[in-house]
Amino acid sequence: MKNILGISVLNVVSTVPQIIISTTVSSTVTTANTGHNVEDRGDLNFDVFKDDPRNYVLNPKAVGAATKKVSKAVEQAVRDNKLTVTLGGDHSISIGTIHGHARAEPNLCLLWIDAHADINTPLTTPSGNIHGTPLSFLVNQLKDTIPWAALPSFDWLQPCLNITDIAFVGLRDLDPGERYILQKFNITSFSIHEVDRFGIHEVIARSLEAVNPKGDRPIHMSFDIDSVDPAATGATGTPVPGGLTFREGMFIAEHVYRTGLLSALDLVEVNPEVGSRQDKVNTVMTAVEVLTACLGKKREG
Ligand SMILES: N[C@](CCCC[B-](O)(O)O)(CCN1CCCCC1)C(=O)O
Ligand SMILES: [Mn+2]
Ligand SMILES: [Mn+2]
Ligand SMILES: [Mn+2]
Repeated sequence: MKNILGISVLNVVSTVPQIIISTTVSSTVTTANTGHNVEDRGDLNFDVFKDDPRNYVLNPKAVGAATKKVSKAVEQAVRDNKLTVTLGGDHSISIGTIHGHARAEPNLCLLWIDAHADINTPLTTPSGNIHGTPLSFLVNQLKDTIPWAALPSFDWLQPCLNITDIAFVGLRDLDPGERYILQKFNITSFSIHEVDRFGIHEVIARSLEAVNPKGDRPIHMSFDIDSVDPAATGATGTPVPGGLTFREGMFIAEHVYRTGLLSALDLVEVNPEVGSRQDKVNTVMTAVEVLTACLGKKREG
């Protein structure tokens, strides 16, 4: 297990509230006697400017510039041989976190914990929101589906994942284009139906068996807080009923920690600008508990 490094806050979308979360999280992790020396690498600040009107996707310039910055920061942190925790922010930041991680650890495998697959291409996305497309920018097999010439702000990005490197857990809201891609490439995916059918232990064990059969690959876990049921995560932008229970989210985190192979973690889509005050408290608490479980904190009282 790598030392724990840093909690870098990535504000692709919001400003002050995100910092409150990161401060909460960094102090919690530091004081949660997880036995790690946590180095908070601070916030990544981005120019948020009026972007072009929708050009296949929305805000391509702002998100392209931001994710380039994220990639550099994560690559450096991983090269410093640290487990790198990145707090979002939008799931679009994972274009940067996974790209940066892969530059330092090309043999990584990916667990995508999410109500959504986030694998729309710029041509299949129904909303144009990049948070629903990050994986299409990263996967070799989808390289030719990206209109790269029309998106110059992503000219720094090279696809770095094989479709077989990915396992999805928690899916329950797919768009037609995503369903086609998952089926065409037979991507490892466990929807909420499979979680109910097999149980969370079997699901995460089969996911790891699929992407890391020899147990020798660094793990990137991209944990979208909306994978957990909205009852515990009301402060998020795209809630979908019938999600993972809090305990199932915790089990995933504990199980991945026990592999000793967790190399980078994204914790994204906590949005304190939506939901009631209680929703915000619940969502931040869920995020903090999942994070500390990923870092070794045990639910043993
Ligand atoms: N697939 C969606 C949602 C993406 C969520 C991003 B995540 O996982 O980071 O939170 C949903 C599009 N959907 C289309 C039909 C009407 C409702 C929204 C999209 O906008 O692409
Ligand atoms: Mn989002
Ligand atoms: Mn997501
Ligand atoms: Mn989601």
